[in-house]
Amino acid sequence: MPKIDIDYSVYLVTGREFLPAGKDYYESLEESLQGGVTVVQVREKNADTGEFIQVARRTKEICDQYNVPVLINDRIDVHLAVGTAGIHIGQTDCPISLARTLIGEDAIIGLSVRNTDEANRAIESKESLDYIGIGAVWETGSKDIKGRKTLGPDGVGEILDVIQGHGIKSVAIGGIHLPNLPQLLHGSVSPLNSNTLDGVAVISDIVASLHPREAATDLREIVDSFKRAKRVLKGQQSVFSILQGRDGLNEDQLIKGVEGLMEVLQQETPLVNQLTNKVVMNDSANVTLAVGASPIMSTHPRDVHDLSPAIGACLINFGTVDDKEGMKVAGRQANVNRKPLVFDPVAVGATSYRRETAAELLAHWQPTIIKGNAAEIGAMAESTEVMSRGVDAAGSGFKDPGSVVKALARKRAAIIVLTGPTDYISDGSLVIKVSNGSHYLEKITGSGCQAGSLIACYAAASRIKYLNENDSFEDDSQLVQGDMLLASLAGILIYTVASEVAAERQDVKGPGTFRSALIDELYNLTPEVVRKRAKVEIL
Ligand SMILES: Cc1ncc(COP(=O)(O)OP(=O)(O)O)c(N)n1
Ligand SMILES: Cc1nc(C(=O)O)sc1CCOP(=O)(O)O
Repeated sequence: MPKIDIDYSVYLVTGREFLPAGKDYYESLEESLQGGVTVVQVREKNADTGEFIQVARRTKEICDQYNVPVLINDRIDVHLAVGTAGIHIGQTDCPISLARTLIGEDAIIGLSVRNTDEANRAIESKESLDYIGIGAVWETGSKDIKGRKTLGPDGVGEILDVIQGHGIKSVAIGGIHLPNLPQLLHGSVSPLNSNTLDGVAVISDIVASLHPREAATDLREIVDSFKRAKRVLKGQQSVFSILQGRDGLNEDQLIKGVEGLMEVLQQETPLVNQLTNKVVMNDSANVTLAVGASPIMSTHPRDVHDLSPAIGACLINFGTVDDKEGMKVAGRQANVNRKPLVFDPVAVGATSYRRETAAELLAHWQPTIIKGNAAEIGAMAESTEVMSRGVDAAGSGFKDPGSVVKALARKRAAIIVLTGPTDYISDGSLVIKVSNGSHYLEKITGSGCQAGSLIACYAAASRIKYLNENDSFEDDSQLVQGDMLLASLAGILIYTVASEVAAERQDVKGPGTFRSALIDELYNLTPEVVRKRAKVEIL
């Protein structure tokens, strides 16, 4: 059989032991093929050779009717006996060069890769290798991966950078299900080369389902639309960026965009759920109300789950790290319901507990926007340049803040907002600098947290604006709709301009009076004042 060009989009790995009670394996297989599975690997861990060959043969007969290629897990002898398209082997199975000699030039060979070292070794044998299976992305009940660190979407992205340009295809595997698929596809765009997955491999999401046709259709729709967006955007900007028509974008257009979002927020008053810290909760709710949105400060896992369809955006600020379970559910549901998710990892570098909590949360969901001061962004970027001291940024920050936010935006597939005396915002291709703000912001507690709340408000406004203008059309290729770079700029600019106006008031005598004046000036702020005072530069 000549070597075929495999579509790896939805890669089914079989597992008869995971079928729901009463469901026949061949019936489930056929339904999944009807739903849109593009390649099948027969994986039989308990069958003897005769049974394996029998199952593989019948699987191939069914897959042939749908023109879907079949691969065999581990067993070269079964592949040769049945005449399948190729094999998938693990790190401790037959060496790739020997496998190639045994099965010939035209058969497909896939290899499991668990880290960048294995990926580097894989590219040395690229002449013999067609694709890699990268995993485990998340915990899985379908295979014992004890002792192995799960990769998360960003770990997958690091491996995709290693194989970029070597002609090796890629699928991710392990714990992949419909709700975390958009997070995986968007969050694994490789930071250096914007390489993306060719597909996703699943066992339980399809095999354990009573409705494998629907399960496969749902997965396929999301992978297909992600690939469509990749084709459209490739070469123009980062695949996860949402701002369209960047050519010739200037500062004036950005300010116009901010003015537009102010109007939408006032008209639509979206609900913004904020899981934030005890210190700032009251002020965060007040600034939210002042700009025209409607705050909810719900944290219970059940409540945030049920609220998610109704909210415009969600903020997760882990300043006092109280509600981890609620944060996990709220973030995951924001991804499921495609709502903007703003992450404020307060003092993330200060303790190992905070670093671990951030990693745990980021394994659960994909943030749309990450906001932090120099110490927090430094910790997220694993930079040694800025050391963390509690919640305060150490020193003045980075030598080249623009490059830091741009690189982190690409690594995390999120908009990055770095706050400080000067603010920097990037989506991984564009960097915006904002030089507004009063010195009083450093004298009140939680000014950064309040800025995060406003970013969430304008993220909600931006999503609503997109849906209004596109007649409620949700583009599946994007985790959230709307211009999230502009939303981040709006939150920062409006907060810092209002702080300047408040600081200049005659009745402001110090931080206490400033705090109240700031809420008033946010409430009274007009687009004209924002335009007049804005100090915004595209770098
Ligand atoms: C697509 C894909 N990726 C990874 C694996 C895991 O293969 P392996 O490491 O050989 O482990 P077993 O599947 O043999 O338990 C896979 N099967 N498919
Ligand atoms: C077969 C397999 N290999 C993995 C790896 O990490 O190499 S994870 C895995 C199981 C995938 O099953 P599910 O989609 O049900 O999580």
